[in-house]
Amino acid sequence: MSEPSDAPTTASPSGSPFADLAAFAALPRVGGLALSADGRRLAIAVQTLDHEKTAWQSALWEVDLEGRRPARRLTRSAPGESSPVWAPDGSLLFTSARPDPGAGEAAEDPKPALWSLPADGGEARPVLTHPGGISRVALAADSGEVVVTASAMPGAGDAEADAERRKRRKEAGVTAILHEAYPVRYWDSDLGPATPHLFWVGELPAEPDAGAERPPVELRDLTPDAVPPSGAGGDLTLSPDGRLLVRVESVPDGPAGRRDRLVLLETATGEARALVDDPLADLGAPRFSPDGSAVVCVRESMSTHDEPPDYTLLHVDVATGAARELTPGFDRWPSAPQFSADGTAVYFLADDDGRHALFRVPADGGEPVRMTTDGAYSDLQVARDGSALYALRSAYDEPPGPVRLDPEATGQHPDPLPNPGTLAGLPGTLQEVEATAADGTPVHCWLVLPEEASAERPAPLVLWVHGGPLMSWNSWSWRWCPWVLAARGYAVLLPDPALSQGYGQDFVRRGWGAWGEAPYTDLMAAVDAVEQRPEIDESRTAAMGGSFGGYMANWIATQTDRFRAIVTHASLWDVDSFIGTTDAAYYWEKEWGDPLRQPKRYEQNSPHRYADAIRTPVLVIHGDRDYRVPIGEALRLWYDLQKRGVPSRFLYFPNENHWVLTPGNAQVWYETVLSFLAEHVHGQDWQRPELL
Ligand SMILES: CSCC[C@H](NC=O)C(=O)N[C@@H](C)C(=O)N[C@@H](CO)C(=O)O
Repeated sequence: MSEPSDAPTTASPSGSPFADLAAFAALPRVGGLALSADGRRLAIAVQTLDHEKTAWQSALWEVDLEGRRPARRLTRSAPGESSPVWAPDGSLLFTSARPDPGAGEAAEDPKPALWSLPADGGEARPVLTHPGGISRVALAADSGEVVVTASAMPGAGDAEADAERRKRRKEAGVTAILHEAYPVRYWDSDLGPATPHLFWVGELPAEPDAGAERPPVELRDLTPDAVPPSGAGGDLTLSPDGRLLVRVESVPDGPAGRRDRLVLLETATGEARALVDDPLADLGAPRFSPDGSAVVCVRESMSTHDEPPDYTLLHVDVATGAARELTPGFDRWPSAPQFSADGTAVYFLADDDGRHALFRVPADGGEPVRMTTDGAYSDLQVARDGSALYALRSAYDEPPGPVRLDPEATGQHPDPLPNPGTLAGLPGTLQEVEATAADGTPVHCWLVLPEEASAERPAPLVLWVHGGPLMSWNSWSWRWCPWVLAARGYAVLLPDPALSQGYGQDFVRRGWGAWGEAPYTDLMAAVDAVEQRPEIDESRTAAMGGSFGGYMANWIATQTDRFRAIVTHASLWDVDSFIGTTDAAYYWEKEWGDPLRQPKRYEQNSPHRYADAIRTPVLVIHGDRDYRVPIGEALRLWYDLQKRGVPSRFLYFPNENHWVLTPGNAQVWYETVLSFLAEHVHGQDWQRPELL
């Protein structure tokens, strides 16, 4: 497949872009996917560096479904474009904080508005704005009617009152938020004082004649009672005729807990009733059937001290609310369900044996069948005539790109479509490895080997532990990219230890409430197995991880001196203080227990209790805007390491969250990690990154 003429370059002159951090940051990153109602047009979101190379910008591109033409860029603006949705008339709706050319002076703090790009090309036009910005667009498949999500101030009845409240707070210099319910933050956002509401837009007005005034678009609040902390910010689906809407609503579950239920809402009246409300489960990811009579959704059972959560799909009759399990006995965790074009089957995704595969199950019951062999799928789009499926596919050795799939076949290797993010090559190879845990359980791993690794030139090894912990290494990651390490000669081991997804419920149970036990010993079994290989240098190894992976990096530091260096990003150190300060304490406390009444798991598994055992040099990395694993974890870890004289460094990001989202900071992240590894794994002099 050829590159588009205005595609960003994917190769650095010196060779692999993975060997040059600036070239790596410049690689285009393909994100969301949207298929038009007639199944003839496909839009993708592509992130590239802005002109100053200080931010990644998202733009929309069109992919030729015949694969004859390279992908074509559709939008271009400094603030970027997101959330593409095709309207029935062929125009492309999207959100963007780009300035309105007809609005005179640019706003001081521009908020995303809803824009429309005409079907036959030409200039995009703004369709509607809200003082809180438009964060999401949903479209009824048959009627083309539209619902948007926008954040509204409490008690503000309309957009004018909303704007006035925001203005008064700004003028008075007030940024405070008064909370009356748990939680108060989510990832890197404050919950409140404005909270998401759903607004009915209905049919979008046609493009006005040249010179004519654009008619104002009326917004009708479908959720006037939405209040902090969650408002109406959950996932939603509109019936094809636009008459009904099903949304995920977060409701209190005990004094400081929450759970999600499904609410059915008549769009004409705003009248709402619970559709599925299960005190023992969270419900999510609802999607209407093509005839609007049913909804498919995910049911996640509430975990307990003894049992991890389990997931299944529900088929829900919209008229009666009667729900039936679609995947009973399926020992994987289904996600992102969608009906087939004729409504007789449901497609879904699930982690499975180191892949994130596409499955199909009959809507009236039956065995799920796996449709794809390799890779990780997301953003599934079902052509309404049933002729094809489209999705983004990635793998550990391939960044995401659009593909076409057969709606029926199993064992598929899908057809790749033109992709502006195609790579010229990788600096090494990917292998699949199976280690054996002490109890005989297989432990699946991916192993990245640098080009030059051989028995004559064995490569140093970095163990990289995934986050979650209920996750799996199975898809491309820009944030945790092992190829950057491979380009410097490191082999990278990516194991799925106990608690990982895709190996069945018992595999999760092995590590439940005992993070320092089977998950740790599984990782060590994986390292033991790989160190036996002649192309690996067992004397030069390091361990790293982020989030839960950072917990595990800290735990490893307290349990063994076998590694020469530890890199711990956004890590949990004192699990009691983590749970008390994270954005959703109730989620973690179900497993760990109340620290005052059930202290055992904390005593046995919190790394900070074993700080005295640490001998290995540690690089601590954390962002101050991380509300998932708050900065207190890194501050205490750093103090505990310094106090004990453990050789350590602290890479602190005052403006980053749980991830590192700006190109400059992402580059110094890799630069510092590589420098730390070079110092301790290779014994080189410490090279302080120039900009730090
Ligand atoms: C409150 S829901 C917890 C979601 C998730 N855990 C799932 O297993 C989680 O956020 N865990 C973090 C501590 C973590 O490890 N995050 C991972 C995955 O999101 C990361 O790589 O950031």
